Amino acid sequence: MADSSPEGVSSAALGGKRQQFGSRFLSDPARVFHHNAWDDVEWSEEQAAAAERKVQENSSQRVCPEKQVDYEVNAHKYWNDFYKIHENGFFKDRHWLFTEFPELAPSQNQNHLKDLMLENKRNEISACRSSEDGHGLTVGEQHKCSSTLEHTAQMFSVEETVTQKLSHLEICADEFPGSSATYRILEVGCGVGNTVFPILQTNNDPGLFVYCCDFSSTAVELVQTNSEYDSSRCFAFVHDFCDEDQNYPVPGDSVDVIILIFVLSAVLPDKMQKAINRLSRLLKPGGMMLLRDYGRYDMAQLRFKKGQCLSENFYVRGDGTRVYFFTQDELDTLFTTAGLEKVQNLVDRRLQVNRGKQLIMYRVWIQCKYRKPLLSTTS
Ligand SMILES: C[S@@+](CC[C@H](N)C(=O)[O-])C[C@H]1O[C@@H](n2cnc3c(N)ncnc32)[C@H](O)[C@@H]1O
Repeated sequence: MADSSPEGVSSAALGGKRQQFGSRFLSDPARVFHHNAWDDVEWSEEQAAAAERKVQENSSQRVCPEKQVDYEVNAHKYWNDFYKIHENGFFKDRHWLFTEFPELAPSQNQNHLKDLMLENKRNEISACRSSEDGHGLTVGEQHKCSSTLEHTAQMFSVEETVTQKLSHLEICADEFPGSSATYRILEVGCGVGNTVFPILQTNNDPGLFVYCCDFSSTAVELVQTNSEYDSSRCFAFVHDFCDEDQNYPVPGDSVDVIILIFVLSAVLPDKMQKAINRLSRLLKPGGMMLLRDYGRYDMAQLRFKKGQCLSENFYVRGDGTRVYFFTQDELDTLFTTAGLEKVQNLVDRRLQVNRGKQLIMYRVWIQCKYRKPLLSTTS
């Protein structure tokens, strides 16, 4: 999958500080090879039309149903194979995370986020108090306080709510990893820890606890055996976030930040909504879901050959791993249907330059931040 690496990382640095995406513009095309990357690149109508044609062409022949089933049923095995080959040498550490997502290390960054954390802590205390006598535990129950979330609660079946309530009670009865933490981050699809380890290095809040999961046991093992893995600050576990029968090791309404980096695109589009709904329930009111992932017509999508398309905008790579290419609206629907509010949903159109080979590559990534609404204080 070398052609579709999500290394959307420019080495742009200004005065020793990394610039946020979207701040180096190519105004003079003659200067294209002067830097490794250019932000906010405008696509001409012809370029957009050519991309659309390319996608029509490479989608015209679909993978046969038997193979499609194999890619779904054995998805974790294909990723295990990927990590057995690449170990932790493929995806690079992403220190840009903190300029894009200051929520991952709030004390290092933003004062206004401190207010949000205080708010979260207040909510956590009241949630814990009510959980002591077994009341007010489920997201569904707490949503009664908010008209927006009421809508979401209706979408979850009674059966789902009961299951959620039971698993929440079980988790609260026992100590769970990181139960005494004051700031919890969960990374889903963590791979070998290229996001988790920079978080642990950068965020030195003593109350921080980081959870990370992946359905590739090979990847999780690589995280656990990394010399930087510290079980007093981090818990890595094997978990398929599309499998509704698998519980998370944390109660609902307990996580401050959930991060999804190039992982939602790896799952069957039909399973995305329920997976996001389940994750949304884990967030504290005010908690944030952060995502960076492939956008429609990214270079990686245009490079697929006929016969690699599984369904519209969903492809299988030569190594059996799969990838979807999103629009901003699709992601907005997924998150808002899960009861979250938009904070950011932007498309990052970037021109990457290989100066050595004199190559230019048009990348398209989408970056989102969605927040779980705070509980109403009036009820
Ligand atoms: C493109 S990699 C990104 C890895 C990591 N987020 C990073 O940025 O380095 C996609 C990851 O998602 C994981 N993954 C795919 N489907 C998953 C699922 N249903 N549940 C959990 N992890 C999944 C894969 O094993 C793989 O590690």
